[in-house]
Amino acid sequence: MSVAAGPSLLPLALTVGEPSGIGPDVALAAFEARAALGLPPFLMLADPAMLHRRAARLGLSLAIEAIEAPEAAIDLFPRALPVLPLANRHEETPGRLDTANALGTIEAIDRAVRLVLEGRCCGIVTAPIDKKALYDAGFRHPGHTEYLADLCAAILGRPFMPVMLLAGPELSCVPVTIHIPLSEVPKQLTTELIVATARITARDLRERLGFPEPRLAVSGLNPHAGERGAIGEEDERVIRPAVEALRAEGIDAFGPLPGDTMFHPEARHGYDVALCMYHDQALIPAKTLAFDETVNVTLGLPLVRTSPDHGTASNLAGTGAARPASMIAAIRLAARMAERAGRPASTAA
Ligand SMILES: NC(=O)c1ccc[n+]([C@@H]2O[C@H](COP(=O)([O-])OP(=O)(O)OC[C@H]3O[C@@H](n4cnc5c(N)ncnc54)[C@H](O)[C@@H]3O)[C@@H](O)[C@H]2O)c1
Ligand SMILES: N[C@H](C(=O)O)[C@H](O)COP(=O)(O)O
Repeated sequence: MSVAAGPSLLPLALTVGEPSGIGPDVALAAFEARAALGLPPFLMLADPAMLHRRAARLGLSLAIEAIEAPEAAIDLFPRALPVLPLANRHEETPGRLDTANALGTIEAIDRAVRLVLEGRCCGIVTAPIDKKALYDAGFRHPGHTEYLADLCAAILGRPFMPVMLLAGPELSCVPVTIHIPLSEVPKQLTTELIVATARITARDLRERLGFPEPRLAVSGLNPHAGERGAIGEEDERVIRPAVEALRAEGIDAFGPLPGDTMFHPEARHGYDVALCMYHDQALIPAKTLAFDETVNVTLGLPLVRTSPDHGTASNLAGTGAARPASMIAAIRLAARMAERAGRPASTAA
């Protein structure tokens, strides 16, 4: 069996996510397709017994083997799915949330981050978490994106500003504000936040994703980008000065553009990434155009992190109906990003 060697010969660390969702399903499907698709080696942070049960439920006949250290993963990957077992309980409950699994879900993320920062894995790919299930168990971070930045800051002793990028074949989008209520968006949107987000986006598009001169289309906030101040004032007061500041420092940004007309095919040819003002302004077009291929990437971190764009889809867990395409795209993109970094991501920041 021929499986593509991973960048720097390090495996990717794949976190299992919410066990009652489709994370295990799409990870197992990706593993099953590894040789046919030439996927890079990955290990999973998960409960091997849970994965065995899920594979059986899905009718997949796969070898799944617990390992003690990530170094065993590369040689094992052609024969069996290497799994670093979790210390916390993570039981198979397709479609049924259980907050008792929260510690295991978080443990997988924590350990994956440490493995990358220690130079033992080349990047992390996260399967989806159920945010509310983790909140109910005391998790105080809105999502992976913000948690990963806080975790890296705690480990490395310096702050990181995470930027969410939804990277798809037809459209890539960044939401400037992320997991906040819509009513908070105008309060939290500042010229400084837009500029800081755009700087990280432009830098990481250049350094990590291979765009030599990234073009950033900046959306407005209000209908018709505020109609020159007649329908809302943030577009002129907050967003336009950010675009001017970015252009003054040599970043190819333009806008504010009306959000309703910046995503049609011809408009999309004019930019590499759309910088949008709030979560759904970015994620609705990205997921509508290419739900199965789009990848969620966190920029601004001292490590490579990707994720499928979909959520836990617990209605599909264990049924065999979950499509693994976005997980496969996330694995491929993480490997390419790690390869571009040319070394374990811990030294790439
Ligand atoms: N990276 C992450 O951790 C992440 C990302 C998005 C959503 N979530 C979480 O997932 C949970 C559910 O969110 P949601 O219902 O809004 O979105 P969802 O993506 O889980 O589901 C939306 C719809 O798409 C379908 N779907 C999703 N993935 C699919 C796949 N691979 N194949 C076939 N159909 C698929 C689902 O069945 C559902 O009909 C929430 O708790 C949310 O916070 C987590
Ligand atoms: N906002 C993302 C989406 O809807 O696809 C999702 O919630 C994932 O966020 P994290 O990667 O931060 O968990």
